[in-house]
Amino acid sequence: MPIVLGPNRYGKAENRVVRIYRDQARHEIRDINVSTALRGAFAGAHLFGDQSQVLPTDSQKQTAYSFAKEKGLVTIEAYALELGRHFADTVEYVDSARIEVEEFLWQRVSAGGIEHDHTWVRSGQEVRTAAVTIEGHGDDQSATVIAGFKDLTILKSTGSEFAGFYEDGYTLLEPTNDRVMATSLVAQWRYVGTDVDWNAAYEGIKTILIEKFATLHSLALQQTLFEMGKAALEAYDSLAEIRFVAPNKHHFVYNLEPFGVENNNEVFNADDRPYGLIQVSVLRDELPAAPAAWDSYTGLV
Ligand SMILES: O=c1[nH]c(=O)c2[nH]c(=O)[nH]c2[nH]1
Repeated sequence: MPIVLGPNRYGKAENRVVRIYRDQARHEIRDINVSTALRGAFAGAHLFGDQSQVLPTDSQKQTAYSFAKEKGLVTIEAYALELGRHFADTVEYVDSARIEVEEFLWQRVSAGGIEHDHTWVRSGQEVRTAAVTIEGHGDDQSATVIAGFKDLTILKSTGSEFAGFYEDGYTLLEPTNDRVMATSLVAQWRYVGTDVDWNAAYEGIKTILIEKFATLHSLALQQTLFEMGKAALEAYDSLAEIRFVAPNKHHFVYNLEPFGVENNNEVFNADDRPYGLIQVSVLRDELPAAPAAWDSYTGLV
């Protein structure tokens, strides 16, 4: 049976690019981790060690840094589109380019009650992400943008139940009508097209997701996630699909009975593992799926 080369891609992973805008006294900072990956006519490199069609990963790295100045780094979505289109349009042997970005957020400090011009503390709330896939050339070219965040830790201390579940011979869990619900949320959404106000959409979608988590009386994390996704899709026509990965960060009521102390959902053990892991996709039924857009290169976004 012949042995053949299968799907392959290559690029420079995790370029840590920091861009400071310093044209005015009040500086701006963008802090990203960007990865590039190219697919195309690269069989020769694998089969014969022929590099004549291989743009070095080092060149991809240099482009990522240079584009932070040449094209700007205002939003990670626009920057990733610039980079991806550049590789697909100008590098002869490239059929498709994938750009994945994590953005580390910074919050301006205040000094003497005034926001400081050029000092920040790292903002711990979430890591913003984007993954752009460019396929083809010229009029046949397609661009797909997935944006989102990860590591958004969110907790509600009531307004959450888990009861009425299927039970078998191994079920010990007691149903509850009042529990703590917490997760460290990964949310990624796929846009229809690229004509989007990236920052406004990001902030708007994130706000909707958080508000729904807070206000929905939850019967399960699964239901909460579905309703969060539905609310975002209802509010934003530009969204085709949203996917969540949500570890259920269990908070178990701690047994204080041995000490004669009453515990009415007041003291918990925040268990770190194991955790329930809920993965949900919410989408517009009529739109075509885009499996390539979800084919992660680094696994970071
Ligand atoms: O929201 C939940 N969904 C589950 O599927 C589940 N399973 C479990 O033990 N606790 C929970 N909570």
